[in-house]
Amino acid sequence: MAAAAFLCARAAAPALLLPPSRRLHCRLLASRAAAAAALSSSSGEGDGGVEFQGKVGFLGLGIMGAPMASNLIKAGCDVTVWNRTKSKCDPLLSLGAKYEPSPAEVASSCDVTFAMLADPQSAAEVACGADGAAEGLAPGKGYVDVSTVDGATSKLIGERITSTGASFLEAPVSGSKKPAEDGLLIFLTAGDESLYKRVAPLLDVMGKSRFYLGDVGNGAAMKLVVNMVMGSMMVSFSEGLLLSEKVGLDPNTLVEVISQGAISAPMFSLKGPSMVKAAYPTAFPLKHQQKDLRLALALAESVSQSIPTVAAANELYKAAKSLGLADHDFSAVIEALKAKAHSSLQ
Ligand SMILES: NC(=O)C1=CN([C@@H]2O[C@H](COP(=O)(O)OP(=O)(O)OC[C@H]3O[C@@H](n4cnc5c(N)ncnc54)[C@H](OP(=O)(O)O)[C@@H]3O)[C@@H](O)[C@H]2O)C=CC1
Ligand SMILES: O=CC(=O)O
Repeated sequence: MAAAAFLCARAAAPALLLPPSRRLHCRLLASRAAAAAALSSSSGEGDGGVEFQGKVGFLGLGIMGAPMASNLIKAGCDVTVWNRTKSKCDPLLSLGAKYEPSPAEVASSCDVTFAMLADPQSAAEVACGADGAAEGLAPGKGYVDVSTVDGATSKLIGERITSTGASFLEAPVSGSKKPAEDGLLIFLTAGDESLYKRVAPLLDVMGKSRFYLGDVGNGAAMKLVVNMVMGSMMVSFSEGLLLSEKVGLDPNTLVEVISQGAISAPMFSLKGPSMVKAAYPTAFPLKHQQKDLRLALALAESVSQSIPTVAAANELYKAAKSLGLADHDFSAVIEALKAKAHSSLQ
């Protein structure tokens, strides 16, 4: 079935013209006004302009989850957190979050629970495993999985969640650590449309735009397609940086030239200067980029689509992982190319 898609960018909202701290303040005021106006409602209509009313759970406080949950707290939401490594909850607790000792207890104490986990395995475990979120869900509650997973895992999670009577939305995000901190993520959602509308005010706190793509699996597929393009672009950029240096050009000049032309991309301008210095401060861990390429290759195979450039890029990310770079930023894939060049000289 073709995915029905609609986009809601919040760029038209006047509050967006303000810096993020003022915007959050505006939303908080809007939320308080809505609370006064809608005392009998446990949730807003999202696109109708009524703010979300209710308790919000957040599971998974890694590079992405922590700033996303933090933005919800700063916007005035009542947030309860859980993370496998408990110490990562502390900064959120200092901001006013509550804590529950398991995903099930978070889900049972909240109206809507978000999950931002590493990969398909952890997303399924936290949702469906022992003491998982599903054990605390019930009719009227919602579960929103914002992790990057494959469609099959998302469907499996969705089936378990909806078997409790709760509703399910998949909502992976495009945008990295900085957009997460700045509340500028792009949500790629699919699943229960009324839950989408209900959590829209929360998505708007954490992101700059949101797409509703229809059936569960479409959000996951969109995210994998976007990230397979990104992973291949990074490899191509890395090859360009190394070749420019090899032929006697200044790679910093290459970064500048690219930034002014048709292939300009924020990713190149942001990461190029540190890549030239062989520094890879982690925003998007290389292991997650390789996971996304692996999942994109499986997606392509499921529809007999050939993606040879992605397959070649994936081999380089795998090589980078075997060099011990899994937890570095994905731009460290350039080191796999350097190692290849070095070994071919021997
Ligand atoms: N970083 C980025 O730029 C972006 C990442 N994403 C996607 O978002 C997701 C999260 O990414 P990110 O925050 O960077 O990743 P991190 O590696 O920083 O965080 C991963 C989170 O998953 C938890 N986790 C891992 N395994 C388990 C498990 N078995 N059981 C319970 N919890 C587990 C970790 O807990 P603990 O702290 O205990 O390890 C942590 O909270 C990934 O799917 C990624 O692909 C999407 C867009 C951008
Ligand atoms: O998934 C990574 C991103 O930057 O988006």
